[in-house]
Amino acid sequence: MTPLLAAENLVKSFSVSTGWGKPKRFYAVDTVSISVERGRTLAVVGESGCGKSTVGSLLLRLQDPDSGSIRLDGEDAMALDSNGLRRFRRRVQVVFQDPFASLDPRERIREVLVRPMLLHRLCDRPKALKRAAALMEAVGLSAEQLDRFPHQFSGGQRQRVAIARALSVQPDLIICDEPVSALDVSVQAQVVNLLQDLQRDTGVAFIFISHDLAVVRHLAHDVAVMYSGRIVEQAPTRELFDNPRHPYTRALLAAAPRVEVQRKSQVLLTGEPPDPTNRIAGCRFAARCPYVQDRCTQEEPPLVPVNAAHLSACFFATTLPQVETLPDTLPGTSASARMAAYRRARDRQTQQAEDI
Ligand SMILES: Nc1ncnc2c1ncn2[C@@H]1O[C@H](COP(=O)(O)OP(=O)(O)OP(=O)(O)O)[C@@H](O)[C@H]1O
Repeated sequence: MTPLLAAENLVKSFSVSTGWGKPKRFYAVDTVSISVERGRTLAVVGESGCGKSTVGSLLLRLQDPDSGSIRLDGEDAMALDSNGLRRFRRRVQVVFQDPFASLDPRERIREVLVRPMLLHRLCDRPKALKRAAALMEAVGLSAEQLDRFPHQFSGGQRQRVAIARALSVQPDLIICDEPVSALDVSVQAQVVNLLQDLQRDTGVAFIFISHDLAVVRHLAHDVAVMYSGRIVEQAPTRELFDNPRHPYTRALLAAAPRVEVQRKSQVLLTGEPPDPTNRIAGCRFAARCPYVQDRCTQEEPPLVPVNAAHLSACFFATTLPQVETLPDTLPGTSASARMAAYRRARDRQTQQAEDI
């Protein structure tokens, strides 16, 4: 079956000034492939700065990738004329963390909801007004509130309006970039439940960008884990949380305060991700990985299936110990050998960074 939206090998780099000499290329997104089916929710998770929002803006066609492809229902979204791009923008909507930052504070919510319908020529103004009232009810607000201005809403209500605005043009996909991160936990739950209800009622798909694993676990059908511009693991949600097959995912889960995953031993994150202006050889997580072997610093592990729907970019994905009984080392590896490999990896990556 053709996925609703499919991106392949997306690369996005920025030029960054180093203060002296030539500017460097900073690879925010480095060879990312991602796809979502109709009516499904794919979460994209990872530490701050790993490239999640940049992937979102590429998928929205707000920025052009350096290379790679994006297809909506099989149609090349990189080769659209202006009409095609307008259709694409109707079908793929967005909800940001603070959508009202881009709104005119003097504009009533009625206009916020009606304008996209008129812009995309979905209906005439009387019908758009009726639909705006229905949308307010659908997101748990009331038609009377259409007269209000943005500042007259609470954070949770604003997010409901933003969701109504996105839905107004009957999209196939909404990219939600940290849509509940700024809200209180109880309000977060209400908005997340609303998204689930709307998906059930309308069949809309979501790409849900978040660093909150507890929310993701509740909402997403599938999860893609990003690290330093790459996807390092992808799996159906339950499978990912129960049986993570990349050391970085394990560290991320262990560090999540509200995710109840029992662990005998935890992989703790120390150190920093590699400098993205240096495309080092090998696995980007090697210098922080408790399971690192020499091979990890020599070759980049590809993202390959561990089983049917579970992908991991770790050479040792299938031999990593079960999470519940996580020993300190890989089978057959002594603690001292592991520490030595770890030090070699760290030194080699430091050397590579200095050489570039
Ligand atoms: N226009 C730009 N110019 C230069 N660097 C950029 C630009 N946009 C993003 N970046 C850099 O790319 C990297 C990835 O940014 P991005 O916002 O995609 O990360 P993120 O995972 O969404 O982080 P967060 O969760 O903090 O929003 C960051 O280091 C960021 O500083």
